[in-house]
Amino acid sequence: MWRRATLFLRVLEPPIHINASLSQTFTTGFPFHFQEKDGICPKPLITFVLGGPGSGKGTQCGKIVETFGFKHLSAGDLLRREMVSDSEYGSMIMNTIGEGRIVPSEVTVKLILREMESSDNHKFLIDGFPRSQENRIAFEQIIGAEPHMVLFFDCPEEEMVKRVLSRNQGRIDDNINTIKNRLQVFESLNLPVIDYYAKKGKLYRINAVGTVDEIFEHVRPVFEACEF
Ligand SMILES: Nc1ncnc2c1ncn2[C@@H]1O[C@H](COP(=O)(O)OP(=O)(O)OP(=O)(O)O)[C@@H](O)[C@H]1O
Ligand SMILES: O=c1ccn([C@@H]2O[C@H](COP(=O)(O)O)[C@@H](O)[C@H]2O)c(=O)[nH]1
Ligand SMILES: [Mg+2]
Repeated sequence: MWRRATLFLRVLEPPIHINASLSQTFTTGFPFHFQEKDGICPKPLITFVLGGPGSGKGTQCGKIVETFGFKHLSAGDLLRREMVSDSEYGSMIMNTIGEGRIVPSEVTVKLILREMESSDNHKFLIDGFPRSQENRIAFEQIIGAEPHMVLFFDCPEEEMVKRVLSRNQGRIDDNINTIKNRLQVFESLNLPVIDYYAKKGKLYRINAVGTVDEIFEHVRPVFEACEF
């Protein structure tokens, strides 16, 4: 697994050095304007974090942020925030999440893009996205970038259901009926995305059974093997 990470390093591109006076108008070659830091405009380093509902993506992202200094963007959290704002999409998002379906790609990608553009960090952990091949293609087209690597938290269904039902955060989708739909959507639409990245050699499968700290010990070396 570590050898794969080393090989993978070869495709990481170096940061772009730019003239400070151009910083207001310069774009990285991506469709979005990326914030310059100390005269350097680094290319975004994107990690997608995938796994079924309750597999522990958010929990592990918290630990990755603490240890490796990434900016954590949970697509679900962004959608929930948009849902309770005055957004024109609010009721559509609420109905879609309540039924465990997938929100249209343009809406989710727009929210992710907004966060990326306003961040002064260039290392992004995008949690719970892309949910489908259609999501993935929309991200590539709108953001104009691909992930450097993809983590997949592999967890048995019974464990995921148990974790979601004991989460107690008041989420409208943490009930047994919606969980059944979310699991079905995960299998039919999200697994093909995971397969896609496995075929591209970008996927790191993590056994998501065990304590939070035990699981993080499987995650840590994946990031340690990357020099960023
Ligand atoms: N290794 C673990 N063992 C037991 N419980 C865990 C573990 N990791 C996370 N949890 C708990 O399980 C619940 C789900 O975890 P988390 O929210 O991180 O999952 P998620 O993959 O982000 O889920 P979702 O896709 O629904 O957002 C939380 O209450 C969390 O505290
Ligand atoms: O890219 C995404 C991410 C999420 N959703 C919807 O939100 C819920 C909850 O997502 P979590 O990642 O579990 O927080 C998910 O079931 C979808 O309904 C989405 O549509 N697109
Ligand atoms: Mg989550």
